[in-house]
Amino acid sequence: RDLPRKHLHRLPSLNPITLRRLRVVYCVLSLRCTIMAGASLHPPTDPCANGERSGHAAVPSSDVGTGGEDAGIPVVDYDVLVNGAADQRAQAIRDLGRACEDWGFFMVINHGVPEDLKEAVMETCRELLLSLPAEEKAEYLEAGPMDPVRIGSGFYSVVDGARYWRDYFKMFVHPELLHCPAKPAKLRDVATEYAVKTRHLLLSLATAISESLGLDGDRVREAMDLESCFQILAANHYPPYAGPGDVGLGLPPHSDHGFLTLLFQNGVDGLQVEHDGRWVLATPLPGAFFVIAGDQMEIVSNGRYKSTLHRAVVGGERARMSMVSMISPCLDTVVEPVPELAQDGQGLEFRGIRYRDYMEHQQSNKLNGNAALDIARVQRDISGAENCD
Ligand SMILES: O=C(O)CCC(=O)C(=O)O
Ligand SMILES: [Fe+2]
Repeated sequence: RDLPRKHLHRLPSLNPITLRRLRVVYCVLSLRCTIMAGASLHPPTDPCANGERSGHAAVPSSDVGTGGEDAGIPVVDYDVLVNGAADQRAQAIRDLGRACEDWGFFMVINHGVPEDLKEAVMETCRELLLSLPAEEKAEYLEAGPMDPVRIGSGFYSVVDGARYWRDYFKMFVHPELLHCPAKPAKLRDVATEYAVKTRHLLLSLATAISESLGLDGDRVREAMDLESCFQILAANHYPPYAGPGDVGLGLPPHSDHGFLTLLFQNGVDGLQVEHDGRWVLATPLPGAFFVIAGDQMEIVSNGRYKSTLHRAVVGGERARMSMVSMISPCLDTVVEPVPELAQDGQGLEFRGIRYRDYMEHQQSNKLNGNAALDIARVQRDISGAENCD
């Protein structure tokens, strides 16, 4: 347990299989240690966390954010968007465009994804994170961002010198659910059904977003080849908070690398989005999903719709869970702005970039706001001429 993981990577003259076995043993031992301490993966009294809690990131009291139910977060009625009369629909598309332009974040209601399916997928992921034996999870703890299944925990990994109050499980679910943990046994079916329904919802939103940009409904989907899109499901679990200060960081400020993220939570607030330079706590309407614009939205819309900075804060005695379904272009698609969206005389704000390269770049540069987008941004000098460096 005392051997930092980075040193395992550096052990000389071990073949990769031995190295992987060593890592698995290390993970099993670490997990056993925490699980023996209580029912939760990281109970506040976890003896293994002694001395580590000080490394957890706290939120300064000047920055805890405001918001809640009256924060003015835009609401999109999906039923009107797809079934409304022509004039209602046109209004809903205009409202959606304003939501994307002003916030890059909105709630969607009347979305048609059954509540019991939402509950089932969240509960299954909770079981995976909290109740499965350590051995079942160990191989996924060492996975990297491009591996199809990954389990991680801010309690073991340090990002920029800070630990985040979060456990997570991520799984690639489309174009293929190639690899799915065998347990919980219902995971494959429930995740597949949830992935299909939420993908359908997100693709319809992509059509409406395309129209809100003044384009044909299909244009944005075609530009990113979204019919064969890449989709990830993720579950975040934030244990009851027992770190420094009243409020801690479960997840630092970041934008998502994909196109659109759909999110719901277990009734405990904690998601904050940046709006007009301040942090706004997002409180959902009953049954609503949150939708977050990702970096590919900013690229394909030529900067008209920005990706949205968000973070997760934790505090108090209730565990929080959030469930994420994100769609992105297929990994080999080169994403570039739709040329019709070039401003007169301004040209394109982004160059094309293969989504796989973008994702690897963003994931390897820690979560640093939305700085990763700079890799695709066209740099201009003061006269507005493109800088070819
Ligand atoms: O837990 C949340 O509300 C935020 C999760 C999130 O931003 C993410 O998984 O990318
Ligand atoms: Fe996110």
